[in-house]
Amino acid sequence: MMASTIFNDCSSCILPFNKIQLRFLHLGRSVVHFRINVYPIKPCITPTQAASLTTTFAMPSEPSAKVIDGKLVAKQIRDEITSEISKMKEAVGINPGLAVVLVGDRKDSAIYVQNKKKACDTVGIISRESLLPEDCTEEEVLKCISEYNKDPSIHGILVQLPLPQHLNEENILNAVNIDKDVDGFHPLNIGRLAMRGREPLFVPCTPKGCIELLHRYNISIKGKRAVVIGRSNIVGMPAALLLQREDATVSIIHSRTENPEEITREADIIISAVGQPNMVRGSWIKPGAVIIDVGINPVEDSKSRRGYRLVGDVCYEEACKIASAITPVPGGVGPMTIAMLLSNTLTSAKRVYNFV
Ligand SMILES: Nc1nc2c(c(=O)[nH]1)N[C@@H](CN(C=O)c1ccc(C(=O)N[C@@H](CCC(=O)O)C(=O)O)cc1)CN2
Ligand SMILES: [Mg+2]
Repeated sequence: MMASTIFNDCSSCILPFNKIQLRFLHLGRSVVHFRINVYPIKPCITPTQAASLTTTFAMPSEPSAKVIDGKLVAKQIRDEITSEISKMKEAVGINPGLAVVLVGDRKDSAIYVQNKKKACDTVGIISRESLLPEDCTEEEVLKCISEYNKDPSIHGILVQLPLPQHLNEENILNAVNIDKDVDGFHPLNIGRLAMRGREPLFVPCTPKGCIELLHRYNISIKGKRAVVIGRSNIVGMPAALLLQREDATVSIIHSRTENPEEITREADIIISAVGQPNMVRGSWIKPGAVIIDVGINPVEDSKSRRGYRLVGDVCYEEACKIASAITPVPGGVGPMTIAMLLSNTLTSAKRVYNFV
């Protein structure tokens, strides 16, 4: 029996082995699980044979999950923001202002910054950009942030992440005025998010977008078992904090978690933000669970014009047959990130002008 690769495409990773499918499951860098899943695909295996195998997992054949359309919701939110900004402009004569600091020449970061600028233009937020070279010093970045901190026409400041290796992310994020911290990454905002009875001024955009999707699709969170996969400062950790603020019972899975699939199988809601293509298989999911997939992972695809396509952390083809609702990738959580940034920037400007 030979299989040595960690496969990234859940449809292509199935190795027919007699009537059994053999898979390797990989979590983060450190844990490799080995399981045998037996799916009753067409004439390969009869229901009786499947029932006799202890590791049997019956995969329904048709997609049944509702698709949570982040692209559509993000558009609705942009429309709402556009109308609020035009009212604010009428009342106080001011448009909100957002400053974006981009260091270095990562292609993906440049595209995100470009998309943020376009989104600002659409809703009536005035955006400014500072593009600093890859080899700039920490002092240069801090100086740039300090100028925006003092500028009254700027209500939100964000530093596009990740930063080049030589820069100290903590020092740089700490330098953003907490009142303009529309990314919600300042330690005071994160600290308040973690404390009962305290309110952060801003909540990080991607986790906020995940919760907003649940709200707008009337998916209840209170009392539910939620599992967050990944514990990054940008997504996993604040997502877990937000879910517990909504009265979910929250578990966090990370690269050292043993038997993660046993934990996810208990979850009513899964938020996955781990950056491992198709890691969460159908067999990890409780029937009827809600799946919010934050992963945006490029996988090779010779049929695609770009030579790759984007997939999530969750194997969509399997999950959509088991979950009750699921976000696609692309078009799920991604567009909500920028919509929430616009929303945080508007909130900041409204606070300055006492506009409700
Ligand atoms: N300062 C920040 N840095 C980063 C953040 C952030 O919120 N603040 N998040 C990510 C990048 N990001 C925004 O900055 C971002 C990522 C993805 C998308 C998005 O819409 N993705 C699309 C797919 C896009 C494609 O086709 O390539 C989708 O999922 O549908 C928006 C924003 C890291 N850095
Ligand atoms: Mg998405």
